[in-house]
Amino acid sequence: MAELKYLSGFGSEFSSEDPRKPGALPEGQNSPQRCPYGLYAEQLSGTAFTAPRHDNKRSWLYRIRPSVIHKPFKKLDVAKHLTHKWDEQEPDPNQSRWLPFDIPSPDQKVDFVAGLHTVCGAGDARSRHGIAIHVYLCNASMDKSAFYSSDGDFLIVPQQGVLKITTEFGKMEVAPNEIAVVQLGMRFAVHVDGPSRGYILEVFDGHFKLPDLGPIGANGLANPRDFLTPVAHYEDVDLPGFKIISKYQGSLFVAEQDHSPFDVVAWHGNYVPYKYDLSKFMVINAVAYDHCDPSIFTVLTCPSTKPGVAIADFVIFPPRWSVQEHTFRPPYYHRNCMSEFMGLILGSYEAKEGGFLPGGASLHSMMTPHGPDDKCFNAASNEELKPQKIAVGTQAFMFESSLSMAITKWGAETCQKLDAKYYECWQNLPKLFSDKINV
Ligand SMILES: O=C(O)Cc1cc(O)ccc1O
Ligand SMILES: [Fe+2]
Repeated sequence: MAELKYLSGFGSEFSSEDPRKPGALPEGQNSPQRCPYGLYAEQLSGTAFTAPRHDNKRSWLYRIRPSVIHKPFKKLDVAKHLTHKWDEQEPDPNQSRWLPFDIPSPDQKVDFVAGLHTVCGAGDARSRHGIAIHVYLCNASMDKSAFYSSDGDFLIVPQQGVLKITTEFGKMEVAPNEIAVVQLGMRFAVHVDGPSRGYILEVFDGHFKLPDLGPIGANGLANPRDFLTPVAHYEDVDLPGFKIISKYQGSLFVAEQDHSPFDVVAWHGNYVPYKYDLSKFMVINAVAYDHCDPSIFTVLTCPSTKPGVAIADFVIFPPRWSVQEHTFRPPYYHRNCMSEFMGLILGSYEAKEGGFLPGGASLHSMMTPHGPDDKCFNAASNEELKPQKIAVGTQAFMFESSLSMAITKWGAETCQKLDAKYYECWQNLPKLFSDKINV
């Protein structure tokens, strides 16, 4: 496949035209009486019409057929572990850790949609407040089908396998250590080359933003120009039985149509899918002493209406220099008024070298204590504090949410990956209390 082209920037007003149809984008207005090349104009609204200008998100799509040409939606039962049922299990405040989730074996063909499994979540898509954390476990490409969520934005974190994502806006390729965001209502199809696994943070409230930088200044963390949006690319194909799959109020529905929905010849707007390479993150950290809160590594945030409180933050733990003097350098012991779901894309995580593995996960719920295991504590309390490059070849991440999440039945039981012995990693932390002030 030829190398894909992208537009660079975050939250920009973009426009794109498939080069095979120059002039497809109407000039000077959104809805001409007749669009160039006989296209239909369709607006995709990502915020209320009346949202303040700095928050307002919408795009105009110029397409071969309007999306409305489809047969009625019917319930679809291909992903039986995709759910918003947060009451399936009794609440469980324990520290939870999952071994890597199983990818289906080659004798079962499972695509991205059928491979969606919900691990935990909270809230309600109907009142547009909440999140769901899913994993996708698949080995086959979507065929004659496209998916969209009517519930929330998907932040997709591939852990194994490259995702080739065809969207209405064009194509993107997303490899492990990159992420993609496909926002509410945007149709997409996922092609995979083999066994594929990753994590999804779905937010029901609103959209992801770059965090404010405050005293950091105008540059740093995830820089806007490193976000990439696809360029317009259309296919003009009649495909009887093409399936449009909608995730709607936590369930899947399918509607058939006889053509590809990837028929957008040109588009413009600021409501777009995008990808980001996590290796581009400009890491800022403590260079004198103490351990910064992990919010310093926020890539994207979906804010709530409370100042400074996120519905969910996407935070990474990238390779970086650790230089703090007279400091216990690993993550501190912690009880949080936020829920911390962590996953591992590559390598290992400094606070726990064993047990937390790529493709697995952990959840430290609201006010549940967590922190370094005994090995990490002992090593970090006694090590010589030289400048040290840490997390080399690794990438852990956290979905941190102000919501108190429930684990689904699949997450708690059916997946059979929950590690009942996780708590043991803290049980051997020694009592070091002594009469001597300098230990
Ligand atoms: O390891 C964790 O659970 C996440 C985490 C990281 C960090 O640097 C500080 C606090 C914290 O909870
Ligand atoms: Fe924490």
